[in-house]
Amino acid sequence: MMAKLFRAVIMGPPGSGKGTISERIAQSFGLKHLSSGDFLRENIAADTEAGVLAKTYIERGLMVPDHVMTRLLLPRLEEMTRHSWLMDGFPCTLTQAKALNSTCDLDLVISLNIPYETLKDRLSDRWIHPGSGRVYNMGFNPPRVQGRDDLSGEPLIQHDNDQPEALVARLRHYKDVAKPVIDLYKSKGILHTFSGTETDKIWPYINSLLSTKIPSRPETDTQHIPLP
Ligand SMILES: Nc1nc2c(ncn2[C@@H]2O[C@H](COP(=O)(O)OP(=O)(O)O)[C@@H](O)[C@H]2O)c(=O)[nH]1
Ligand SMILES: Nc1ccn([C@@H]2O[C@H](COP(=O)(O)OP(=O)(O)O)[C@@H](O)[C@H]2O)c(=O)n1
Repeated sequence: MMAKLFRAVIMGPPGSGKGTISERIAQSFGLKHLSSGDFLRENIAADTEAGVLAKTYIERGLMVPDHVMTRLLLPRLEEMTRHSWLMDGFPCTLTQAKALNSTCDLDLVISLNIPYETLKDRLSDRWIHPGSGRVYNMGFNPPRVQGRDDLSGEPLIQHDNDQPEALVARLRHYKDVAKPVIDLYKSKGILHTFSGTETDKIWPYINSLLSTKIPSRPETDTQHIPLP
């Protein structure tokens, strides 16, 4: 077991590398990676009440309302009393941040600040394995076999709302809703912002920041624990 549980959030616009960096953090530091996008997709696939509702928003490139997100995610976080975790993509709004605040104390928030042109290029080339949420990019981390997931061999898909037409509105909306969340975490002294155009250049800074925050652990704690 880790000496102290560690709770972190990673924020950033669509395509900023939250999922990619979260996977690296999970591998290197043994935190559980909790992806709000994956939770949503699991609920959509399972046809839960929240999933059916969320689908109607995501299909139109819109944010899922706060009460749906909090109802979905907070119970999952409350179950995680014995694990250190990194939440990716939640909270997105001030209402979500306040709800999270009443559930747990965060140790750290990572905010990714990536130029628009970079986001646009990455997302138009993003391919996803819907079953697992594994993400590929035809330039950055292509699958071994074109159009197929490395582990399952199943087909990869693209999301309609990753295409440039939908992206401008998504980014504008992200900026509006994220600003007060960023201000909140800044005022708490837990916000760390990383800017750049390449994940591989940002990663060493995040890695060294986390090395100072997360106590060293026995070998057994370094493995990535898959979600239940
Ligand atoms: N070209 C390039 N693509 C990247 C880089 N970092 C991540 N990506 C890709 O960009 C896309 C968006 O990254 P993702 O981690 O899904 O971002 P998220 O939407 O913030 O979770 C994916 O296709 C990644 O494989 C990078 O440094 N360069
Ligand atoms: N806190 C959140 C997280 C995701 N979502 C929705 O879920 C979709 C997929 O989430 P994601 O984390 O995979 O999205 P990206 O930032 O990777 O594009 C987003 O495009 C939003 O429509 C949301 O409404 N609120």
